[in-house]
Amino acid sequence: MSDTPPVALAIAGTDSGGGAGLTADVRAFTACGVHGAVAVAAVTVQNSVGVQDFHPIPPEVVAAQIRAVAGDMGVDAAKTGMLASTAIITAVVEAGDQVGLGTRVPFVVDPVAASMHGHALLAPEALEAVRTLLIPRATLVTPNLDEVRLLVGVEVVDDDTAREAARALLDLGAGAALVKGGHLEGSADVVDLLVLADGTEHRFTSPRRSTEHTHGGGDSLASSITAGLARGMALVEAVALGKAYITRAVEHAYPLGAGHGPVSSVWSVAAWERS
Ligand SMILES: Nc1ncnc2c1ncn2[C@@H]1O[C@H](COP(=O)(O)OP(=O)(O)OP(=O)(O)O)[C@@H](O)[C@H]1O
Ligand SMILES: Cc1ncc(COP(=O)(O)O)c(N)n1
Repeated sequence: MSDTPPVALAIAGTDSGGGAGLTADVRAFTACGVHGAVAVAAVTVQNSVGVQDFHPIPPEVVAAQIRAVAGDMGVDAAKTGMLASTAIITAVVEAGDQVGLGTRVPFVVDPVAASMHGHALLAPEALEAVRTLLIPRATLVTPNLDEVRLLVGVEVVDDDTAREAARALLDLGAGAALVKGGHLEGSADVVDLLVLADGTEHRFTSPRRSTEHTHGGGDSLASSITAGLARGMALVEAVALGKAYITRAVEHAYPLGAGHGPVSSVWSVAAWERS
């Protein structure tokens, strides 16, 4: 029997500090049982205290990476993270359409706009391309509360406003919306609300951990969901897998550097030594 796992593709930026972006994506893919392929959209100069600089990759090179992976090994599911500019989003959508992202291949859009330190990772004028080009192709869109505000102008403060935000994202054409509650300080639990296109709702709840080390949390959640989809899971099952993975990853998050440490998959990788 072949050991070849399903293939998931991350289209996103690098983080030189190894906390977020493609490093978090590939860790989540491995921890969740799929092969991780990458299309690098931008290189960031980044560490635990912030993003010092970033360099977008030429759009045609981003598109070529997507086609190279899909044309050879095939892609079972894909996700986007930091895409930096309208030109890169346009190239991703063109290549994505050619290889079936969002049609034959489940496509998770994590509309990354800024790092957790507040440094911009997307040109402000590119928000319109996220709304009109990316989200309509998304099987699932996974914004945090800041991205919700930027994309649909809803201030999420409770369940009702989270539902309103999810519906506004569905109105933009997403197949489903997961409104993440990590930034809703003051609540004992962290609730992520999933709303499907038919209006069905699912709440994913975990105890809020008291930690500042959640760097890469959003990327890790979107990537673990993508891994579930690549494995053939239905969307609700894949989101449950992602929530289980991120909950363990936040539990095991570690301090690193002077700022925000990363959520962890190291605990799961070390398991092979004990088996
Ligand atoms: N303090 C916490 N304790 C437990 N889970 C958390 C905590 N903070 C975030 N999470 C979970 O981590 C995931 C990411 O949520 P969040 O709303 O922080 O997104 P994000 O801003 O994109 O992430 P980040 O900026 O940390 O990469 C969600 O599933 C959320 O429930
Ligand atoms: C390349 C890249 N992609 C995504 C994030 C968001 O992650 P976070 O919100 O944890 O800073 C980041 N900081 N860098």
